[in-house]
Amino acid sequence: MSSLLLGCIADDFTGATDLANTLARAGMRVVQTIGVPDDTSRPDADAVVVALKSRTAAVSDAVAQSVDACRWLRRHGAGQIYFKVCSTFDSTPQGNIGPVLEALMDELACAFCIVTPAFPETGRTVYQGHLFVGDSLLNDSSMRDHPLTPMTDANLVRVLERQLSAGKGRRVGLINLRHVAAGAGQIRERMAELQSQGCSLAIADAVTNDDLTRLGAAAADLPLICAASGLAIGLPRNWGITPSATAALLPPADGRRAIVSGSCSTATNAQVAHFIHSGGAAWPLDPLRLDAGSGDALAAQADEVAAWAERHWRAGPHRAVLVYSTARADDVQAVQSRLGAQRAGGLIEQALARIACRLVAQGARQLILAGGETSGACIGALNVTRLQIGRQIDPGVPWCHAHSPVAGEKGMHVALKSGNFGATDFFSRAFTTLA
Ligand SMILES: Nc1ncnc2c1ncn2[C@@H]1O[C@H](COP(=O)(O)OP(=O)(O)OP(=O)(O)O)[C@@H](O)[C@H]1O
Ligand SMILES: O=C(O)[C@@H](O)C(=O)CO
Repeated sequence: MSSLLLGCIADDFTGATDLANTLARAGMRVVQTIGVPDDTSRPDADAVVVALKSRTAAVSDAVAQSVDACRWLRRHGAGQIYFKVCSTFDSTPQGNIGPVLEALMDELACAFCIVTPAFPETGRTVYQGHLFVGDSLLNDSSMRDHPLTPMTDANLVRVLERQLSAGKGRRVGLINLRHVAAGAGQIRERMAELQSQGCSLAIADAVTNDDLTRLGAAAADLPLICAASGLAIGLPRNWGITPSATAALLPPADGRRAIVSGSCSTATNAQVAHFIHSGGAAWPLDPLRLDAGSGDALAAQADEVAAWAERHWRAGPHRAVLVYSTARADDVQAVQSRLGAQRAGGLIEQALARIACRLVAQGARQLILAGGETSGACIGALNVTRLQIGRQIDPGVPWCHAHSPVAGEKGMHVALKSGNFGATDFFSRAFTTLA
């Protein structure tokens, strides 16, 4: 078994499959693990993506999980560590991007790290250190209303600097598009210049895949990089790896079809609406009913959903059922003002995870999970430990194959859809791409 080339730590599960998808398309043999694997199960792969649920965890927990993953990856030979964050830089003033990055830099004795959430294929570009989502600055996009990590500043130099520990004295610089467009040599020179000016981190501009390819080449010798999945486009070439078509073969799919959605992003809201308007069977979860104070309220909703899904599947075995808490900003705020944002998020994730397990127990073997936190909760409840990455449905979202004690011997197909990813018809079209 050859040793690992690239070790990746993703701060949520949808982000992890997004990165694994990009690396696989660029020709790497990739395995995604759920959490840090034990030492006896080291996959034979060029890259391992360790999926954590650390994006909205307490800072100390996120740091501990990430350092643990880093140590495991290094023990298995990874010469470079890739900290995968969201392409909309989802975080709070406390973190967790800054504190995790600093802990990883300390762990790796890393003097300089580049940071870029650019992912042009999905409309995320960085210019003069400012993050754009499509045509809008991050703070003018729907990310300003995110239930857990509202993003109100598009200036990433400022956002990241705010998250760094005052005691460590690290500063953040900018590698602007002029340097990036001039090629890998110029980017390296700019990195050296920033370092001589006392910066140990730099936001890197990128508006095209070519920019990311140049950045990837320039980053070949860095022990640590921090990015959304875009930077992965150019990295495999650093090891002489070129794109391959065979990376995406999964076992044939069968079984019932289900979608569980806890994402409240604009894209997911549109996908849910499209699915319903096209006549899809949809069950809206009522968050306020979950607050009855005991597991009974949750169990009662799970029973109702199970009976409802069974009726629909019996009526049409190929029909997909959708269970969703997806809601628009006003409704999310109404729920949060009653339950508190964290408590609402936790209760809903727990409920959707329980429902996902019920649906799989009833024969769902093609499952779409929408939302990073939601996916984390559901995949955790299904006791999945590893994902095999298959064909891309839409940019950043591949079908995967997974084993779960709930799914039986042949396992199941699962797609973890990042909140903001996927075309409007994603929920209906995804299944046809698997058939
Ligand atoms: N109706 C609702 N009211 C309040 N909170 C909700 C509601 N529906 C879902 N949530 C919570 O909002 C959070 C959504 O986060 P999640 O990561 O699942 O989606 P996302 O942020 O859109 O996806 P991604 O992280 O992939 O971009 C979860 O904690 C979820 O439980
Ligand atoms: O980078 C992205 O936007 C996604 O992979 C993600 O992290 C969503 O949670």
